[in-house]
Amino acid sequence: MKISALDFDPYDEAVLTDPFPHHERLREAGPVVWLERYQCYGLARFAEVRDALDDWKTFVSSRGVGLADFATEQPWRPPSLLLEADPPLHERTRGLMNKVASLPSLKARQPEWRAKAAALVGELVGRGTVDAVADLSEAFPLSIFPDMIGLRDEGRENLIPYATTVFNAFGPRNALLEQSMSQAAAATAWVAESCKREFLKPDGWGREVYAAADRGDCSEDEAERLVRSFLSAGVDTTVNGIANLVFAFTQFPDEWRKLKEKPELYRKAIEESLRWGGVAQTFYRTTSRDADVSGTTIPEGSKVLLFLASANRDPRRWDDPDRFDIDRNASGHVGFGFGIHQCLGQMVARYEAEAVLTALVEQVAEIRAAGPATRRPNNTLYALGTLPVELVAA
Ligand SMILES: O=C(O)c1ccc(-c2ccccn2)cc1
Repeated sequence: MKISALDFDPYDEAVLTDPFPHHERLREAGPVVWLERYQCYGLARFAEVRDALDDWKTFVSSRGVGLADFATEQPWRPPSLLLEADPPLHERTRGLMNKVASLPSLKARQPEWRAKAAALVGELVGRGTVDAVADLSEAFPLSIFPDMIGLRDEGRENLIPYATTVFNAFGPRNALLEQSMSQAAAATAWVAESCKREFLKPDGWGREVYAAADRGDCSEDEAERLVRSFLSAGVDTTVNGIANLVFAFTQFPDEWRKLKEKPELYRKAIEESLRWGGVAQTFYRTTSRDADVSGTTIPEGSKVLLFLASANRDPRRWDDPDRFDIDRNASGHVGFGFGIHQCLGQMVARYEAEAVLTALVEQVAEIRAAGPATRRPNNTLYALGTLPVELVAA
């Protein structure tokens, strides 16, 4: 089948700031499109995105999940042993990380997370206009996640600048990436050092990874890089997940009223925000062989851009997809990816969002937008910069 060649630039700053209006044209252009500007293929419909994520043999991760092809270009940092690894290596590393980031370990921390979220919301309620990004969406994850990892205290302000670079680095070497690379050079060095055994506090997920090394499940160097995965993926994502959840309720006040009437819908509300919000906009795979996608052959060695956030709003899969509807059954969305690489930290993300949302439902009568939200353009993340709101006391 002849495929459409588009001059569409997914990394144009205007697109990164407001991507959703551009997805319709991508989906309508066909199941596979050719993006001239980056010489790569694009999949923007739900079925093709989900199938590509599921077919890890054909659509591999070891050649990088960004635009850079590790078969021909040096990665900017040693590749992730999770995100940028294929089986069999991935089975070993994911297996040991699953044991560390376990449900029982998370469940044990929920009383503390709920108490901290309640206290934090309590400080913000009735205080007039607050910034739901800095004062809530950044403050809460940073109050519990670094401690769970056992990260050293000094220098934690490096975490978000580092992650900003990680997510920019999946895109092209544009101004965004160059800026964040230069600004985050110190942050990158701080993160690298913080992952070493001696810099981690005795109890926490970081040292548990080294315990796996002591058992022979991985080497000391692999342990260091696996701990780095927690710091790369575990902060900026949840920060924006929570921010987009609050943002959704400011855009759809009726959904907030629905949640106040039926608080038991909080888990469905979170899942729907993960479908609608689009925190992780895009990811690449590389074809390990010629691939047939809905009648188009994508040759071996091609970069394929998967538009996850577009798939989550594809009318072929979702009714009234642009509507944030907390009654919707959003299960099956690809907000956490799909298949063997599906997000290792998805339960961390869900529990953090639950702690914040239950505190808001408990203490807040109304989430009132108090001015326009601003965006923080990033090559991969759909990130909020500021979100002025008033949390009216219940
Ligand atoms: O292993 C790493 O370094 C790493 C793992 C996962 C991510 C990621 C990407 C998109 C959304 C959420 N997580 C980033 C980095």
